[in-house]
Amino acid sequence: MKEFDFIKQITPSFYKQSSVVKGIGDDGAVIKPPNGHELVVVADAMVEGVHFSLDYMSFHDVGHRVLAANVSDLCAMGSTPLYYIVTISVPTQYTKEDISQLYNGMQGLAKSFNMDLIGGDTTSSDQLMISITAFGSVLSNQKRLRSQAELGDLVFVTGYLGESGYGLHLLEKKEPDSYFINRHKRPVPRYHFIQASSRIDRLSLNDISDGISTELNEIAEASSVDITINYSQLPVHTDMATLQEDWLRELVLSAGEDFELVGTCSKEAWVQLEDACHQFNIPITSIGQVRMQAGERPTVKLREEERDIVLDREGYEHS
Ligand SMILES: Nc1ncnc2c1ncn2[C@@H]1O[C@H](COP(=O)(O)OP(=O)(O)O)[C@@H](O)[C@H]1O
Ligand SMILES: Cc1ncc(C[n+]2csc(CCOP(=O)(O)OP(=O)(O)O)c2C)c(N)n1
Ligand SMILES: [Mg+2]
Ligand SMILES: [Mg+2]
Ligand SMILES: [Mg+2]
Repeated sequence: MKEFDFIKQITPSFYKQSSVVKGIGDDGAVIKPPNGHELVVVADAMVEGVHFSLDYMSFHDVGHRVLAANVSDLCAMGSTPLYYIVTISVPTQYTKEDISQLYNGMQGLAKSFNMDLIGGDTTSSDQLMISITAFGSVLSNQKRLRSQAELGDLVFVTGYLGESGYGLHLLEKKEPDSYFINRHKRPVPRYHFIQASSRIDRLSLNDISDGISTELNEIAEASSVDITINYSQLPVHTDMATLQEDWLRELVLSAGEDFELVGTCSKEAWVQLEDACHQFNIPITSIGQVRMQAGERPTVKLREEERDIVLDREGYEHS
């Protein structure tokens, strides 16, 4: 792959965001953050063999998925996506056409969110790695932090849990394409949740990359509260409800990569949030409550048949 030709090929002919002063083509990009907004910056990388396998994913799928993971983090901060920077490390066996497909995957998703590619870096490597840094803007009083959960809040989650993990299992078994496989290959970040929730004063929010057990523990820790969720309230797609019980439990609590949003809000705000999400066609379910912190460290509990068990971070961890 000739680096220079390739950069020319991916350079946009114009930028959708008027705040891009200088995009691709100099030593750095120059951006002028939208007036009255704060800039949110996120980074997420994906590595072949760790986050995806090219045995069953196309380059287009991989591009879509890595940008989706970054946009999901922007949404989890309450911000509107603006721009992204891509760093790729490419093994020599991959062609210019392969990498063009990867960029097509990113650009397809970027188009639906009006995001601009404003720079990046390219290196050779033994393993395909794509690292994205993405930027979003948020009004200062609309940031959605993990530390904003309060005593008495309801806990909510968007969409259905465990679908991506189930899709990965079907892919590994070489099953034909299906709804669940598509949920794994082409996750769609909850972009409209940001608009749907814009009138709510305070939300704590996290996106589900590692699994809801991990994400809820992060909210509990950041907010110094205990959280209890009810297993029977966790939203599960009807076609997964028949899976073997222990496996389903694992998929729902810890498989991760659903890129749904989990968070908390006051009971008064919940009525408004539920209504707004329905108007935007976003499935949302109340799954538990925020309680006073009782022990030495913030704890998440799972209530099942009137019994509470401590729910540790069971989600994915890089060793
Ligand atoms: N290698 C790193 N260097 C600096 N900060 C990091 C690194 N890895 C993660 N972080 C920071 O740690 C925090 C949690 O990261 P992570 O668990 O990956 O969040 P998420 O699950 O939302 O992607 C974020 O603020 C992130 O920017
Ligand atoms: C080939 C392959 N093996 C395993 C997985 C499962 N997996 C890999 S990383 C991960 C968790 C999310 O990745 P991480 O880098 O922790 O994302 P972040 O929390 O930083 O957004 C999961 C469930 C996968 N998607 N593909
Ligand atoms: Mg991360
Ligand atoms: Mg996240
Ligand atoms: Mg992680």
